Amino acid sequence: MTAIEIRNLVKSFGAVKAVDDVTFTVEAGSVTGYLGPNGAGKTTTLRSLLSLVTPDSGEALIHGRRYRDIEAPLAEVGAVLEATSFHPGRTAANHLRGLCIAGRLPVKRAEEALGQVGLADVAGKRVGGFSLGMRQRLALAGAILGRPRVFILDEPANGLDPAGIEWLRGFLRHLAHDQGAAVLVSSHVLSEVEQTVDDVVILARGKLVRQGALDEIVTGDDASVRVRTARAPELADALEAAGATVERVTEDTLRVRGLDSEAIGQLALDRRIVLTEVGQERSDLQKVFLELTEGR
Ligand SMILES: Nc1ncnc2c1ncn2[C@@H]1O[C@H](COP(=O)(O)OP(=O)(O)OP(=O)(O)O)[C@@H](O)[C@H]1O
Repeated sequence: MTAIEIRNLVKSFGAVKAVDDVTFTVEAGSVTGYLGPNGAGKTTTLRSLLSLVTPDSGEALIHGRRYRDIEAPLAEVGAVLEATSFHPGRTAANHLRGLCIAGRLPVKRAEEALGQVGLADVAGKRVGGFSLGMRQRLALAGAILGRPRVFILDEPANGLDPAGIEWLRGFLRHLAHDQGAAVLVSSHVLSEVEQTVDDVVILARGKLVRQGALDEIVTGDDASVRVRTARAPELADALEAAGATVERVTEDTLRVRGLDSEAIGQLALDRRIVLTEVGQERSDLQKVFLELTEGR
């Protein structure tokens, strides 16, 4: 089911076209990475989705409606924007209780949410003393209070240490894959999200550069297979004769393009060549990301 729909969205700030005719959808049960360098227009898109920015033209819809037309937004959409501000003198639990009351949710959800984001131990501590990573977790706790099915998260990995990023990865995948939520998560650091997302939408200078399943984008035409065998020269000749392009990586390792793992395995079997390793090589994601966004 389509949970989020961005259709021909355009938004300018003076002479800057922050978002320039962007169209994509996010389906329930999947995590979509919204990627692009700083200033690409990611935040403007997400703010449009949350009715914080009025588009010049086009639409940004959640379950077919504008955010501002949703009656119980906390129960439908969980949002974390960059630089979410908190009252420094308030405790984490009180901050969330306030959100529950404002959103007409049971107050006990505050404790539940703190537990889910790993902040139960500091529920009674003032937010003013929280690290950036703890604030990010608290913002996420606020987003899950209403048990929504759609999440819109702007750079949620900012300020998290590697353990925090690992935790976030599991958390977002759980929301999407176990609970069926649609998760749209922005980042300008591809490596932060590459192990989390199912689909990617890449933006550069306001324009959509590429979109699709992560696996398709990272393999594409350039897909290669790494093969290890003690009889590398013999296998290389056979692969080339079968039409593959073969690169000798080390004495016993080949990088093969133009044949998939199965075909390579069959060819080796026919010649009784033992393969000690066969693996699909992903092209370097960061490289793909840079190539797609550079010079645009
Ligand atoms: N309120 C505003 N007033 C003027 N210009 C703005 C405003 N908001 C965004 N812009 C400009 O629009 C462009 C896109 O900004 P946006 O914040 O959407 O990008 P981003 O991809 O989220 O980048 P970042 O990763 O740095 O947050 C930038 O050139 C930015 O300076």
